[in-house]
Amino acid sequence: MADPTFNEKSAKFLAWFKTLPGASFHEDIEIRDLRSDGRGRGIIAKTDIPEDTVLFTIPRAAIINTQTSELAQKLPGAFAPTVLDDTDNEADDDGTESGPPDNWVSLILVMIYEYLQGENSRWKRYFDVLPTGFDTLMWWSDADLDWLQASSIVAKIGKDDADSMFRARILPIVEQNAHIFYPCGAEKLSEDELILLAHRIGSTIMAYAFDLENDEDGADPEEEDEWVEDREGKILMGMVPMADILNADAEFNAHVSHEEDSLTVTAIRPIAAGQEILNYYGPLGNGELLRRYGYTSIHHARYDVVEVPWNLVVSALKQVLPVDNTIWGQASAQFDPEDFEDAFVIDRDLDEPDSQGQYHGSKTLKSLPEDLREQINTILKAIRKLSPATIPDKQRRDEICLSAMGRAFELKLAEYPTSTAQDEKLLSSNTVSGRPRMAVFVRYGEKLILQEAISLASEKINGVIVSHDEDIQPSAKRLRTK
Ligand SMILES: C[S@@+](CC[C@H](N)C(=O)[O-])C[C@H]1O[C@@H](n2cnc3c(N)ncnc32)[C@H](O)[C@@H]1O
Repeated sequence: MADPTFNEKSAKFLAWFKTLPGASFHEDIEIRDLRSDGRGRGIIAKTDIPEDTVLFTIPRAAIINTQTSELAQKLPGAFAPTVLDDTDNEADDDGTESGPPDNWVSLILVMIYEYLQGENSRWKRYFDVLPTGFDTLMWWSDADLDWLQASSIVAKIGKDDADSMFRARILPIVEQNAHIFYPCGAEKLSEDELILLAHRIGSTIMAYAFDLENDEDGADPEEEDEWVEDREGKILMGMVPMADILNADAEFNAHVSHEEDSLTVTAIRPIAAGQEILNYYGPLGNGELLRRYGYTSIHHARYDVVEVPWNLVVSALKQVLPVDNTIWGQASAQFDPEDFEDAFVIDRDLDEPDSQGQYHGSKTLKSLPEDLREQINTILKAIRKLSPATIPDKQRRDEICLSAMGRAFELKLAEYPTSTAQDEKLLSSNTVSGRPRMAVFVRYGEKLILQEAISLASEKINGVIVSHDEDIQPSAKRLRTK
């Protein structure tokens, strides 16, 4: 392997971790090099582990955040209150905002500070096991991204926004406080080096940070057993050594619970010797998993989503609805485009895994997006007022609406240059690996949803026709029996 000190770093990190007051690490688990499976480090059970076993405990004092790093004392006033309404905690700020840094910016500053302290940081052993390279989409070349074809995830990467945010909100603070950020005698980073460091740290936070529930706040008892990490921004973020060595999947066997003085990782079902201990990042589709965490997983495919832009739906509507451009123009002019959604998400809206981290139930698309149906109907009702003969009744309107949806899904599917059959072949023949393979998996998953949505739309059109026929049949019978 490229880094011969990889296991040495894990061993030193574990030894450091065990010295932390209040930390525990079960003797039947170990940190393992899983790079040959593309999973970096992970934690494995050495023997069979019963359900409810406490696997390890992380004292809150070991977490890196604005409460534990000395940077907050050295730069008083530079940090925001811990509770903020930052809706997604991501580096997608456009860089124009002023005011104190939010949770995200604060954690980047703290991490830059601790990183620059080198041996002087009490988290040095932890920094030694953090990644320096990433497969998250932010780091993909244009050639890599081309493999994603028409996936809407490409538009969500936000690299330029992150770059502007770093320039506007990170760089000035580090440069104006260089005497605090750099240890005595240390060489200063150039602007480009600092931006690169901010990107690396931003990506690490995206894939490694935890939202820390504050036990003292008296957590909502209803939410206490939530398995999904709350990334809604109302909670302090932090880097949690050891908990973030855990890899994750949509079928998992461990849970991180947040107590007043510590975080505890517990087995939520029996774990057999040799199995990996797995955390859960939430019901994310593979596109989002790839964007935030840099990997894909077969178990996450059930949560795949696909986005259909409104302009494709408009094209579809124009194809299925025989009205002239004048009527179309008059109907559209009645609405402010701002009031219209510009894209619609199709997902399977599945349940979450059970309390043992396992999933049961159907994995197919059960319904079409209601918000899309409503938006199409808004336009159709306006057209009906202008041209009643085009849409004589509700049954016809439902048919047109479903046909437009089906056609829009077909148009979206046609934006991907390869078919599902071709993608399947690529995936099963093992001719693609690494980033291209993950991209093929994402686009393949999106196409499968589109195919399910096309079938569902067509089933529903038949349903509309049948139910209409059923509606009129009884009166036909009555007519005959009279
Ligand atoms: C919190 S860290 C887990 C520890 C990480 N493997 C390491 O070596 O530092 C999250 C990162 O681990 C990797 N990872 C987590 N779960 C994975 C999985 N099921 N398959 C592949 N990689 C995974 C991804 O690179 C992700 O960004």
